[in-house]
Parts: sequence; C-alpha cells; structure tokens
Amino acid sequence: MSLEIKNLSGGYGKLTVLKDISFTIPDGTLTALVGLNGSGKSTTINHIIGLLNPKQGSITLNNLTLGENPIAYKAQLAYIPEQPIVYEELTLKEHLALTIAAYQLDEKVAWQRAEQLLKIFRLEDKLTWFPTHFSKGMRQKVMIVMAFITEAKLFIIDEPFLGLDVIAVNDLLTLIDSRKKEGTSFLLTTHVLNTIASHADQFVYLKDGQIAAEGPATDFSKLVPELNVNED
Ligand SMILES: Nc1ncnc2c1ncn2[C@@H]1O[C@H](COP(=O)(O)OP(=O)(O)OP(=O)(O)O)[C@@H](O)[C@H]1O
Repeated sequence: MSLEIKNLSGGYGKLTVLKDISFTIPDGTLTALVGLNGSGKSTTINHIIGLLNPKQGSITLNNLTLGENPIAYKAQLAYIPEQPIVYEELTLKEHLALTIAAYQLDEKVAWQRAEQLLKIFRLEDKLTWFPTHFSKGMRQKVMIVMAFITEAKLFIIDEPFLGLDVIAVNDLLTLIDSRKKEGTSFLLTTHVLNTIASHADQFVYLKDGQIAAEGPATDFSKLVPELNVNED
C-alpha cells in the first residue's frame, strides 16, 4: 500500500476544510482526486506534502509518517504543482542538478533519464536557458522532467493538463502509464475526469471537504452524474 489517509481532518489555522477523509492509493495505481473549485483538493495535497499539519487523523506513505521520519517520507514523494515553481537564477541544467542532489540520485542514471525526458518534451537544446525565457507550458514541462528523473514512489500532480499542449498531455500520460507498471503510484487532481478516465484506476470525489463518492474510475459517471460533462 503506497498512501494511506485515515480520518484526516485539517485546514488552515482555525478553518477546518477537510472533514474525516479516508482513502488509500495502492502501489502502481492512479487515483484521480476530483472536485469543484474550493472542494478541498489542494488542501488535501498540502497535507500529504507536509505544508499543513492534520488536526486529526493520519497520513502514511509506505508505513512512514512525516512526523516520525520527514526525510525518508519526503524522499518518496514527487510533487508537480499547478503553478510551476522555478528558480529564476538557475538554468534548466541547474534545476536538474538540484533535483539530483536533493533526491541523492545516481548521477549517471539520472542524467540518462533526463536526456530522454528532455527529448520527449523538446527541451533538449534549452539546458542553458533561464526560466524567464520559458513559456508557462515549458515551465510546467521543466517541473515534469524534474519529477520524472526521481525514483519517487508517489507522484502528486495538481491539475496536470491546464497549461500543456495536446502532444505534451499525451507524452505525460504515456510516462505515467509506464511508471505505473513499475509500481509507482499517482494522485492527480482534476475538475473533470474525462482526460484521464482511461488512465485512472480509482477516483475520490470531494465536495465541501468531504468524500461525496469514491470508486473505480469506470463507475465515475454513474456515481457522480453531476460532473458527467463532455469535455472534448
Ligand atoms: N491559504 C488558505 N487560507 C485559508 N483558506 C484557504 C486557503 N487555501 C484554500 N482555502 C480554503 O479552503 C477551501 C478549499 O480550497 P482548496 O484550495 O483546497 O480547493 P480546491 O478543490 O483545490 O479548489 P480549486 O479547484 O479551485 O483549485 C476553500 O474554501 C478555500 O477558501
């Protein structure tokens, strides 16, 4: 079992956003965290990555908790935020070097991986570029490459498809599918399930900070008819 969230209640200061949330993400599966604006998706992520502390309940990642072993816990996580977080004073190559150092990756293996990923996302000739010269979508691709050179056990990707062109969306989905086969787990947030429906194993539907429905991705339209809109 990769991620296990048990009876989590949490939020910001005195504001309780999440109320008694429980779900698990088995190894090698993708869970779509679905909900309308303000339903609590980002708040859930903020708890998993340790930006917020639970008011109640627990979050366990492969039997580790953030409280007991923060370094080992975080080493298992790769997070791709909705808004890319890049360092304006570092080149693309330096961003990758930073990731390799932070995750203590084998340099040779990681740079080989980086080379393949940079080619997929058409960034291979931009290693000396600074983020100011990147478009929003290119910044997002930088974050994707940084995440996928790690050997994280759980990838958390917040609204992955908003700024990406169709080719990049397909490339990302292909990468996700191949890492799933290696046992890596994914938690993706999205407003509607359509784009990832065939790649998701299960969904968790949040409404007002509570789980309003959950189940196999194939049952989404049956269990959440109110979000069954045609996106394409
Ligand atoms: N930094 C914050 N301080 C206080 N309240 C916050 C903060 N961030 C979010 N909230 C509140 O928490 C609730 C859930 O917000 P959250 O960002 O988790 O929703 P979301 O499902 O990610 O929404 P969206 O789809 O718009 O990104 C909302 O009522 C929001 O106002």
